[in-house]
Amino acid sequence: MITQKIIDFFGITDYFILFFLTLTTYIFTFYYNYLIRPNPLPGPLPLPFIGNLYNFVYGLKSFYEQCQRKYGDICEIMINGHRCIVISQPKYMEKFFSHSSYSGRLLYSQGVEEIGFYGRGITLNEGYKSWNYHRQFFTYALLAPRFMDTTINFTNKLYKEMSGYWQSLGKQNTLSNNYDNKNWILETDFHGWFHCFANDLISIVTTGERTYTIASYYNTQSTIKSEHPDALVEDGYKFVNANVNFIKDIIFFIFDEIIKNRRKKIEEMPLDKDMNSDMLTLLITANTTKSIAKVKALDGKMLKPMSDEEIRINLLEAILGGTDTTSNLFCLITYYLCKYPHVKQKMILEIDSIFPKSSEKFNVSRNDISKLKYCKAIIKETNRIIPVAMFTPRCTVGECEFAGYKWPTSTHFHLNIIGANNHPKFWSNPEIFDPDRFYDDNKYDQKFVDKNFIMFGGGHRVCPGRKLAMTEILLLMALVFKSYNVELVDINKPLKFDVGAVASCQELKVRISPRI
Ligand code: HEM
Repeated sequence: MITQKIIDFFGITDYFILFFLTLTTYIFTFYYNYLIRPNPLPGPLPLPFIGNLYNFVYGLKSFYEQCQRKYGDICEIMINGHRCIVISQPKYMEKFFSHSSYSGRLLYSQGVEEIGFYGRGITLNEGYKSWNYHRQFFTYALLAPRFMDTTINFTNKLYKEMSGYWQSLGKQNTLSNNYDNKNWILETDFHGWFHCFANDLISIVTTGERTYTIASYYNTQSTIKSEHPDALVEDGYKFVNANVNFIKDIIFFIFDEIIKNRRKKIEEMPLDKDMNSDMLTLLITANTTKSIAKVKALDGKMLKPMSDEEIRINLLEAILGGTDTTSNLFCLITYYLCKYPHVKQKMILEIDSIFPKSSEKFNVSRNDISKLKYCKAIIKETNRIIPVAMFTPRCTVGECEFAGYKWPTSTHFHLNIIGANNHPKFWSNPEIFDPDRFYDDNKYDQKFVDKNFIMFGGGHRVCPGRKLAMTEILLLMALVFKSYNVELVDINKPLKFDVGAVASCQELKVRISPRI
């Protein structure tokens, strides 16, 4: 009753004045705080409520490029109400990439809370103790030599399956009747194939269970269907293209079943029996009587074995971190190789020298990977020009000093990787694609190049999937370019790509035909 009386007491003009006063006070406070902020840096003027979101209309890449050009190597923007310092020069990033101090990722945001990652797992976990716990297990599983062998084995297997589908489609699509097994051409979208490939690979190496998205993608284009049962293949391609929130809910549900069943199987298994080396098995057995190695915290203390819930989030992070990154990078590599035929030729010479043409059973082994030095340089140079992770967010967990300023706790930073990797002070002709930067000691100072190049970040937060990513991509380069001629369907068409959390290739139309 009293509330109603108060509401009735005021007229519409009073409400308008109240609204106007609140708005003016908010705007005044907003710009007052902006003006008295510590270490004021140049940057685009933030607007109340939306900060600098309006600057992102032309995409993240062009915004960072513009910031660097206009405001220099260190400037500031405002996102989600947080002041954020954008750093675009490798030297200033050293602080974050050194192992001497830990830094966080980002503070609370509603979106992150909604997808269920805030404060859990690795990437978006701010609590040092909890992050460190997950990170030690994650790294242990992904860097285990047995895990690498599993990755190599399945990359070879899945590639063979995919290559079989290309042959089948190539023969179906080649209209002329006079083709033989080696005389067909296929125009196809590499983005579609490698998105599915990365998905199938990461699923099997993390959970030990197969998905069938490559087969599902093949079925969408072929009159002959894949040999896998329909029930397994159906909708696989649609699933990997669905929205992350939807996938996350289903994956959580499926993971619970998979983890429970695997635990039971492992418990029943005799101690002397060899176990699989997928991530799930390694995580379940870690620090139990069945583990092959012990996982310790950074202070050397033994960690408790992981619960199902903890394992689930680690698996999900590996799947989310390991699909789009590798598939997009492989597409970008293909694009640059086709645009620079002399680089492609040099790469093919390297591949042919390691795998002689006569080899019938073409399998890439761990030993072969270390020999693919020029291929490795191509991967780095592609990621230099267009880094798959364009930036990495960090935030200080204590006071610190660098770039001539003292930064308070919880200052947000965006490390502008694309800006640093294309910085004209550090890279000569940065716009030219030249893998020799990472290969030719006589032309480039390799120590200088390594110091200034950023691909997987650095320090405590360095990408834990780096070895898996490099192994997968090197293997794919050898396997694909050894067996196929690959050309862009339209060499003059600009690359279709978008920048969100990762630089993502939207489509890559190529023409492939057998080489040998
Ligand atoms: C070409 C492939 C990849 C690239 C370029 C890449 C790049 C990066 C970068 C730049 C970071 C931030 C590091 C930092 O802040 O210092 C990162 C973090 C991370 N990456 Fe990757 N990544 C790739 C593949 C993978 C794969 C295959 C996985 C997992 C299977 C993975 C899982 C993660 C995780 C969990 C983090 C968060 C680490 C933490 O906060 O402690 N990434 N990655």
